[in-house]
Amino acid sequence: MRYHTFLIKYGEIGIKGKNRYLFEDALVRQVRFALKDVDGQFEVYKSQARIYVDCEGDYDYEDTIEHLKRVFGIVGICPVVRMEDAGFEQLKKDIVAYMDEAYPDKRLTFKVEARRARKSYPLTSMEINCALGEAILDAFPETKVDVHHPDVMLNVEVRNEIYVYSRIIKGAGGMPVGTNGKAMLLLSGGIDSPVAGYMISKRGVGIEATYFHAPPYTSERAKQKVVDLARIVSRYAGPIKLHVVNFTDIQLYIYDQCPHEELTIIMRRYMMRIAEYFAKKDGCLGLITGESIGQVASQTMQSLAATNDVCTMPVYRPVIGFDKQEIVNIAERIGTYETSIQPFEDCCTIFVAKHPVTKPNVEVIRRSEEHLSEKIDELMKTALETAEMIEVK
Ligand SMILES: Nc1ncnc2c1ncn2[C@@H]1O[C@H](COP(=O)(O)OP(=O)(O)OP(=O)(O)O)[C@@H](O)[C@H]1O
Repeated sequence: MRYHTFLIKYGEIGIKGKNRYLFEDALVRQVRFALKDVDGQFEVYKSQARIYVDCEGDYDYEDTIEHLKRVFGIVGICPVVRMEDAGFEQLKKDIVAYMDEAYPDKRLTFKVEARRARKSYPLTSMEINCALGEAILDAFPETKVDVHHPDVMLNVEVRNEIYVYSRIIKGAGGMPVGTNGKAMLLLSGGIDSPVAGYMISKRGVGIEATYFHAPPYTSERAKQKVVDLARIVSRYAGPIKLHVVNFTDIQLYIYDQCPHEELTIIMRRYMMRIAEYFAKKDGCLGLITGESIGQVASQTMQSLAATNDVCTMPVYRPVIGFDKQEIVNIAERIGTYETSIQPFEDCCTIFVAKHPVTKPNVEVIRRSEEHLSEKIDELMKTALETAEMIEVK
């Protein structure tokens, strides 16, 4: 079957009243972004409270569906056959041919659901339903009509052409990215933070990211891995501005000055401060991390409280209640897992204590930081000034 158009069904965003057009525009934008690398020519547009993707000429059907399935805000993708309006007798023949090709096994129930976007069409919707239903029953006597729970809901939309569709492919759900502000993801090369970014962007939030590396302790390849991860997340979240911060001198200084069992917590606090700086500068409204309670020493309730202590904006931790396997399952589904498990060093794993504190006291940590002289401010300033910015899309 050759499909000429996709009708995009959207759920939650339909209920947003006067803001509806903002949501639809964001969805159109995201659909265009998702299809930019697909073979084929696509026209994406809104018409009468619906979004359509017209496919001109040859295109890769499977790949198109695959990309559309990543767009948040879409609940269903309906592949449409467009039929020329060459009179009702011809339409009956075309509909019978459609049913024949789409459903080789005719032991099915169906219902015809006509909708007239062009009100001047000579038949009413009800008349179209009855006449097309009859034509199908005549052509395939094994079929039956069931108006309540049909196997096949045959939608016939009368526009300039006749749009026919009966399949709905499940979409990603959520809200279109760009409809709920922007947040800053602390993106490491691990499994959890890409999943965290994916989950927040599913709610319509645009993503920026900050990655901390520690050359020469961490390699160029480790950095490339994070760029690769950002690129995979951007398939869902749209373009991502990635800040790459050289963290080496800050880490070495903390290593030199602070009790080693507190290293990870203090480092994490500096990461949050830096990420928050970029977040504020770029109008992000929150930070995102891939932390999950109890996963490691730096993610106990006490450690999370100590990390949070330096943040003035909300910190979103969407995988906080997930077990590792649950996070891995999502990572596999969204395609980040294989990249995340590549064995490259992370700056946090280079300077770790043998026995990190698992229940840090915030007051104690604050006091340890007081031992750091103004040199830490200079190092922070340099880190901010020398950060590299990569547009990932
Ligand atoms: N080098 C880094 N750059 C940016 N963010 C980082 C870095 N290291 C850790 N983070 C942030 O801190 C969170 C906790 O890091 P940690 O190393 O304890 O976790 P993890 O459970 O292995 O997470 P992940 O799998 O995301 O690395 C990460 O999810 C991430 O948001």
